[in-house]
Amino acid sequence: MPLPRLCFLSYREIRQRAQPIVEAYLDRALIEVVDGSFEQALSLARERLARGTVDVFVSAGSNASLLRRHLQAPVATIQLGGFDILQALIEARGLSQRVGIVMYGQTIPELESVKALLNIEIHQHAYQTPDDARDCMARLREHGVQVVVGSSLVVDLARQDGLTGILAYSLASIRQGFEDALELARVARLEADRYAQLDGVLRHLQDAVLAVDPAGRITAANPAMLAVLQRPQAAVLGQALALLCPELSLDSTLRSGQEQGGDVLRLGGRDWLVHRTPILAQDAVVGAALTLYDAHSIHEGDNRLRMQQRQNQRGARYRFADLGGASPAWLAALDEARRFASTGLSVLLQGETGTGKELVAQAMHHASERAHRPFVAVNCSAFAEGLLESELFGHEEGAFTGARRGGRRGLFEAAHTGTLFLDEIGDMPLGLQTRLLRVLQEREIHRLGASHPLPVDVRVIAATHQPLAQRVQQGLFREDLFYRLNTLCLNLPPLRQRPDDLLPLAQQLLAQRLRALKLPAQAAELLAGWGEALRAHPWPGNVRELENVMDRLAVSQLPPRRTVPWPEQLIHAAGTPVPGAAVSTGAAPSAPHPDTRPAQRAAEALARCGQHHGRAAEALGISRSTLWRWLRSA
Ligand SMILES: Nc1ncnc2c1ncn2[C@@H]1O[C@H](COP(=O)(O)OP(=O)(O)OP(=O)(O)O)[C@@H](O)[C@H]1O
Repeated sequence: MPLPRLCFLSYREIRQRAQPIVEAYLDRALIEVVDGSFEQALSLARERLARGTVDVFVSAGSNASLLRRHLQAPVATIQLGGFDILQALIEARGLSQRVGIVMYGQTIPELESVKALLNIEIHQHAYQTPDDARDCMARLREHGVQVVVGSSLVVDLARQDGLTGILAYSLASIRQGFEDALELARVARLEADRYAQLDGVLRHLQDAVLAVDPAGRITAANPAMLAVLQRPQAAVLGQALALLCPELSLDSTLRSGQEQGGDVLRLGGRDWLVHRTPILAQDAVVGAALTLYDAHSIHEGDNRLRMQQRQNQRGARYRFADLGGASPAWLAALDEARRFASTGLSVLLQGETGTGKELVAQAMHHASERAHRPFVAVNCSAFAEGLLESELFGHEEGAFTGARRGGRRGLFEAAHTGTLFLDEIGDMPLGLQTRLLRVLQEREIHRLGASHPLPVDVRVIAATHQPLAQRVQQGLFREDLFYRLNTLCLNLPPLRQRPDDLLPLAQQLLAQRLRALKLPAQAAELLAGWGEALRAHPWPGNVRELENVMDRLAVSQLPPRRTVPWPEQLIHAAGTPVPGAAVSTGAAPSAPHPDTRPAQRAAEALARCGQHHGRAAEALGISRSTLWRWLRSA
């Protein structure tokens, strides 16, 4: 720790007396001894402060009081003690019965009683300026005083006038002055450290912060705030904030003593969230602080938070590179998807169940500018109409019975700046289609029960297994929404139109499963001889159905007893022709769908799986949404 830096600013006499004390303190402080009094002392002190070479001044009498009045720096005063005067008077009595005392500021009434005690005549005077002191000297001489007790200046003047001057300050008082100075330096350093810490925090804060005194004048502003105000610190400190930037005025906060936040303000081409808060000390308003939060950063943070919170949910995991298949039909579809991805426009994906619509939507999201933004998927067929509405658009508190306390953000808000995947859009109720169309056109949503719209920036990728054009003709889908979504339309081919992909895809999926189950078996070996059987099956459940078959094959390799099932055995066990799976992709399914009782099959599967929709759908080799559809087809 560096030694404290003291500046002993004094007049000649006291400096000489203090010499041994200064020497005694040299190992505890760096001491500069400077001669000067009154105006000259002040300017010497100011000069040192400007250079930053002093922590504490040590001074006595007039110098000390002048420095205290005019400097923003700690000053330790060498105090004149009662004993000091007594000692000086005793010394003076040895020289004369008539003694003068000349002190800075005011006379000491208590000395009247000392007069009698010491049996001497005391003439007391006080001075404010050097001229005053000279006048005092003249008056003393008129009264025949030969010995004068007083400050350094007084002793000097007395000697100049041929009188005897005795310095009133004792060594003990001077030593105490230096002790006080060291303590002041210690406290000042603590405060400076604290201030430096606070200053460092404010300096590096992205938010713009300033404080004002009770009169509304700026007392502090961090660099971010100076950038907002477009002024250097010197042009800001001490200025009335209300005049400098009326929009930021803290006058009402100073008046009311109330905290106030949430206003949005545009300043310097940026949006800021404004927070005003009173600064209270012992329940009184001693100032106010203003914080401007950068709206853009808040927005970014909000997005990151939302994305983090969604990590465990259905996010976008797949990229184009993860999608298996190399058949011409599949590659052509992927080429188209890649092209569409970069446009940022709405896309409609059509394809039978399990053809990979959601995977392609995820891959498009990853290949778009929104890759690092949220990807939110919702299955429109999995909700009752009212629920889907609140799911999509959110609701305010009290919007309906059972509405969540504090309201709830809808999926459009959750997907803000990212992509919203609307699966099974063909099943969206007409009323909701109207709302969706409005959102797509106006780019803002209304939470249920909300009075104000909220702007949203969401790219919509919709998917359907149903021929939407046909549903438009049947009056089940809004024509205008159809055209809005259909700007870019992509048909994903069913698996039976990609026979060349069957074996490679099966290998890819089986290898994944074997890895997941930590089984050493080789996918290619297990699938040797499967080609014909794979091609013979119509795969109404498409890749999802193939996945199920591969799951079963992988499970058959688990200990304790590995089996080698026939392909037909597994395909038959898993693959159930899916009613209503075909979409108007121009291709007719290569096999008829023998099952005409989907609702019953779904109900049976649910009963077998303890009403667990996910497991029932898996057992049937269909997606959950198809399961819902089957249930509703009763
Ligand atoms: N090209 C592919 N490569 C690897 N896996 C695929 C591929 N296509 C689909 N899948 C797998 O098939 C399953 C179904 O895919 P996805 O959910 O994307 O289909 P979908 O067309 O959206 O189905 P649905 O209409 O029934 O919701 C997923 O589990 C996925 O992992």
